[in-house]
Amino acid sequence: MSVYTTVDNDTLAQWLERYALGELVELKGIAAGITNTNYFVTTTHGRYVLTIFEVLKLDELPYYLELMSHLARHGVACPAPIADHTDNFASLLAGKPACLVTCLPGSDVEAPSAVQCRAVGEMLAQLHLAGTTFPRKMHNPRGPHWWSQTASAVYHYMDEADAASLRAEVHFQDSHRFDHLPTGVVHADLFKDNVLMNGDAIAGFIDFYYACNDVLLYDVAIAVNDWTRQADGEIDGELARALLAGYQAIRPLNAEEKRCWSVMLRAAALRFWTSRLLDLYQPQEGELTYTKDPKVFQRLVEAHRARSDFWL
Ligand SMILES: Nc1ncnc2c1ncn2[C@@H]1O[C@H](COP(=O)(O)OP(=O)(O)O)[C@@H](O)[C@H]1O
Ligand SMILES: N[C@@H](CCOP(=O)(O)O)C(=O)O
Repeated sequence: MSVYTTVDNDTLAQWLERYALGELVELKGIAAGITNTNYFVTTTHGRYVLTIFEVLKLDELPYYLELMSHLARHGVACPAPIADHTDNFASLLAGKPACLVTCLPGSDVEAPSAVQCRAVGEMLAQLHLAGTTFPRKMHNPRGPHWWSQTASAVYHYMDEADAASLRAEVHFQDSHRFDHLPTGVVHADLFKDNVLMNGDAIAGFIDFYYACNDVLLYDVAIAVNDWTRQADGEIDGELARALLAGYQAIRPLNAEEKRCWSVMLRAAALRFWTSRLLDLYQPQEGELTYTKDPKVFQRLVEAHRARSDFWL
C-alpha cells in the first residue's frame, strides 16, 4: 500500500491552480510502491502521477526531478516532471513535498523475456549516454564506504557463517577499486519494479530517487542481478546475455569494464544485501518500507563467487 498521506479533491484542486493543467477530473490512489505516496491525477488536460514525498525534503528534489526532465528531453523513456507557474517542479502539498509527472502506459513485469531484457539494456545505455550532458552532480550515498560501515553495524545480529560470508565479501571488494572505469549518471536501483513495460517496449524507467554519479558498469550489474534472476535465485544466462547485448549495442563496454565485470556483479549484489540487512535489523523509526529478504542477495553474491561464466 502506498497512500500514506491522503489528499482530498478540494485540497488537490486548489494546489492544481499553480499549474496550467486545467480542472481536476479524478484523483485515485496507487496501491503499488513502497516509499512515497502516489496518486493518478486526471485533469481536463490529461493524466498525471502525483508523488508526495515521505522521506526526501523539498530542497533535495531538484537533482532528481531535473534529471528526469533532462532524460525525458533526450528521449530516454521516463516520466517528465511538470513545471508550475513559478517554474518549479515541486512544492508543498499537505505539508509535504509533492510533484506531478507524466503518466506512462504499461506495468512492471515479474518474469521478463529475453526481448524485454534486451530492451532494458538498450534503454539503460541510452540513459548513460544522455546523462553525460546533465550538469548537476550527486555522490552515491550507498557506495563502498556505506556498505562497509553498514556491514559493521549488522554483523552482531547475524549467525556466524553468514557474518563471515559478509565480512569476506566486504574485504574482497575493499581490495578492488573501480575508479578507473567510465562514470556518469546512474539510476542505481533499476529493478524490475522500477520499469514500466508496454509489451516488449519500455514505457519508462521510474523511481529515480537513488540516482547519482557513479561507475556506469555498476548500474548494468544492478540491472542484470535483478532482471535476469529467476525464482530459484539463479541467473538465467540467456536473459543476462540479452540484457548485455542490448546495452552493448548502444554503448559497448571497454576492455577494463569487461575485466571488472565479475567483481562488479558481486559489488552490486553486496550493496542490496547490506541495505536489506540494515532494513531487517535496524528499521528506521517512521520509515515506510517493508523488509525485503537479504538472503536473496547473499545467495547471489555466493553464487557469483563460485561461477566462471559471466555472460559477456
Ligand atoms: N509516471 C508513472 N506513470 C504510470 N505509473 C506510475 C508512474 N510513476 C509511478 N507509477 C505507478 O506507481 C507505482 C509506485 O511507484 P514507485 O515510484 O515505485 O513508488 P515508490 O517510490 O513508493 O516505490 C509504480 O509501480 C507504478 O505502478
Ligand atoms: N530495490 C531495492 C529497494 C530499493 O529501496 P527502497 O527504499 O525504494 O525500497 C531492493 O529490492 O532491495
